[in-house]
Amino acid sequence: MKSIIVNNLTKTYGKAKEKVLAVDDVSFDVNPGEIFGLIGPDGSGKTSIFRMLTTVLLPNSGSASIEGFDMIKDYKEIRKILGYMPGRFSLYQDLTIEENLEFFASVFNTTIAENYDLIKDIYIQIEPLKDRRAGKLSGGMKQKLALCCALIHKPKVLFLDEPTTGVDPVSRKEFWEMLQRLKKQGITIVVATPYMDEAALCDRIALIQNGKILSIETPATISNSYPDLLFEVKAGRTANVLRALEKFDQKKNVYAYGEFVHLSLEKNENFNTTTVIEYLKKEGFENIEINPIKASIEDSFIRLLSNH
Ligand SMILES: Nc1ncnc2c1ncn2[C@@H]1O[C@H](COP(=O)(O)OP(=O)(O)OP(=O)(O)O)[C@@H](O)[C@H]1O
Repeated sequence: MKSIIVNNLTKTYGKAKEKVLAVDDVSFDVNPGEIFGLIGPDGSGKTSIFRMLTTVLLPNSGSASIEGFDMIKDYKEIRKILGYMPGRFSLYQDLTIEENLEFFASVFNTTIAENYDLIKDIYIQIEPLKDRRAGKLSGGMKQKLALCCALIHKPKVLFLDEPTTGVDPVSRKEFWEMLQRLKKQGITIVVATPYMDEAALCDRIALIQNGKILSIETPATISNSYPDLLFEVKAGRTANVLRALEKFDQKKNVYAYGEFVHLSLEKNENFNTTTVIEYLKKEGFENIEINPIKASIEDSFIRLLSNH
């Protein structure tokens, strides 16, 4: 049985002229114990999908089930089996770490002691500060506490909305290690993130833009099925290289990527990088570096977006 099944969910906000189509006919399913990523830029509809699946927002149309329970009819059952970590921290800033956790446990008629095993790995990292108010914690600490609060009733399914936004790189890494451990315990995890490097850590990812899912694949399939030729190019100031390659007539996509410019071209057995080098030389560039590269998830995403 699938853990989550989503069929043709649609959500609009506002009326008439001001109507916003936030979620546009979205369908996907998630296997038990899978880490499923919803990857997309701000405003692409991730939070709206999460709010519907966590039964706090009604769709205009479509349906979904979580662990066999219908999102609308069985919302009370669903609330018992899901953990939700919303994008903005949901903690009570004036309560201490321990009081926050006790509060969330009491809402679900449980105690910290009863489910301590599940949160232990995470909680021991913040336990020394258990008398500190949540409002006085660092981003990484808040995030760990929020995850403990979302887990305290032993959910079968965990929804994490941009859990690492505003969190330092070390805490981000630790956070993803924790998710891998939770997965091993059989918890199904749906995570929304704008970070492409985190996408690679999911089992499967749905790329979303303007409320529409563009593709659902494993990270490896997304990178391996990139159909074009792709090069990284460096030749002095990125902005200048970018401007020059925009005018290169064989180009498909050109964009800045860290210190490089990425250039994609239609696959062509006879293509030789000297064509690009000669072109850039003619445009006045020197010290030109060009290397063929394997597409990252971000490259694949950019390609998909440019086709829509
Ligand atoms: N309550 C609301 N009323 C009107 N428009 C809304 C409302 N909530 C979201 N929207 C709009 O719906 C679209 C999708 O927003 P949503 O928050 O679901 O996306 P998101 O991918 O989670 O982005 P973010 O990370 O910025 O929250 C956006 O255009 C947003 O402005």
